[in-house]
Order: sequence, then C-alpha cells, then structure tokens
Amino acid sequence: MIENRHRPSRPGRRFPGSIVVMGVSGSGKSSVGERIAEAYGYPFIEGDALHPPENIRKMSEGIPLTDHDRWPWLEAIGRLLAESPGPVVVACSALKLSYREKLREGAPKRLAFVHLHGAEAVLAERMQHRTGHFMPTSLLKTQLATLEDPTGEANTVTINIDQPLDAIVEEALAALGKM
Ligand SMILES: Nc1ncnc2c1ncn2[C@@H]1O[C@H](COP(=O)(O)OP(=O)(O)O)[C@@H](O)[C@H]1O
Ligand SMILES: O=C(O)[C@H](O)[C@@H](O)[C@H](O)[C@H](O)COP(=O)(O)O
Repeated sequence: MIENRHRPSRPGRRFPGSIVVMGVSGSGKSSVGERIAEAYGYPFIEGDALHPPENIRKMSEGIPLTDHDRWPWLEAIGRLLAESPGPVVVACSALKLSYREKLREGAPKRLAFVHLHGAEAVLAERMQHRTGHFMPTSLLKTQLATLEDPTGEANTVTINIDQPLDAIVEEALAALGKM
C-alpha cells in the first residue's frame, strides 16, 4: 500500500460506468484503483479477494493459473459488475481479451479499462518490495506472457507505471473524463 500522503485528485468529469484497473501482478492495480474510487466516490473492489481459495493456494506456491482456474473468478467479478446498484472500481488483472469480454458482458452500462503497463524490471522491483502479499515474483514472467495488450479496445487507456502514483492517477482521471 502507498502511504496516504497524496494530494487529492480532481476527478473532473466522472466516467459514468464501472472501471476495471487491469494489468499484471505488481503493476499498481490496487494502489491506482483505490485512488480512482476515492476521487469518484465509487466503491473499490479488490479482485484478489474474489479468487477461490484454491487459486490463491496455487499462486502462493508459484503455480500459474489456467483459463479453467480463472473462469469462476471472472464470473464472480462479472456478477458483481452486473448486480452492483451503481458504478464501482475493480482491481482485476484481466490479462486476456476473452476475460475482458466476459467482464464487459456482465457490465450493465459502459465499462472502462485502465491498463497499467510497465517494464519487467520495474514490476519485479515493486513486487519484491511489497510485503505480506501471496503472489511470488517468480510468476511475473508467465503473467507477462499471458497478457494480451488491450490497446485499441473500447473505453480503454494504457498508462506507463514508471512515474509517481499521483501522476498515474491524474492521467487515468483525465482519460476517463474524456471517454
Ligand atoms: N507509481 C508507483 N510508484 C512506486 N510504487 C508503487 C507505485 N504504484 C504501486 N506501487 C507499489 O508497488 C507495489 C505493487 O502495487 P499494487 O497496487 O499492490 O499492484 P497490483 O495490485 O497490481 O498487484 C506495492 O507495494 C505498491 O505500494
Ligand atoms: O489472473 C491471474 O493470474 C491473477 O489474477 C493475477 O493476474 C493476479 O495479479 C493475482 O491475483 C495476483 O495479485 P496482484 O495482481 O494483486 O499481485
């Protein structure tokens, strides 16, 4: 977690639907997602909390998830998007196009994706310095190999993570405000 010593972000025009903050492990989904949710006054949902315990066990042991493992998790996030009474911000890796399509199916209105993109060295460094998290840095390579770049998909912005959290949040809010 980033310390809460940031200046408040000006939300501008709020994106009217739910927002998925996506990217590989360590890209900053939780940190950025919490800040977007705070700026918009939307609830924040940590997608990791919706993984079946078996998935967490596998990842903790350094075993990459398969499509089969991820499907119940994506269904749970899709249900949440479908049933939520108002917009929410969700941190979810959403690595493949088929996963994002699954989430879009569930969303009652437009769904935005904020993709956090970074070099392997930056990601590895952030994962190594994060404490108390189940995800081992050894899984970063398969995370990167699985990622299908969402550039060009509807209501999607990609942001470089090699900058301070405040700058990433500002960039995300500016892009969301124009969608
Ligand atoms: N822009 C940033 N600059 C420096 N450290 C960051 C930044 N964004 C996130 N972090 C740190 O990197 C680690 C991974 O971020 P986190 O939000 O947990 O990523 P994810 O949810 O994608 O796995 C955390 O320790 C977090 O505090
Ligand atoms: O689809 C997956 O393989 C996982 O969902 C993975 O992408 C996710 O990143 C983990 O849940 C680790 O948690 P962090 O993303 O918080 O590191």
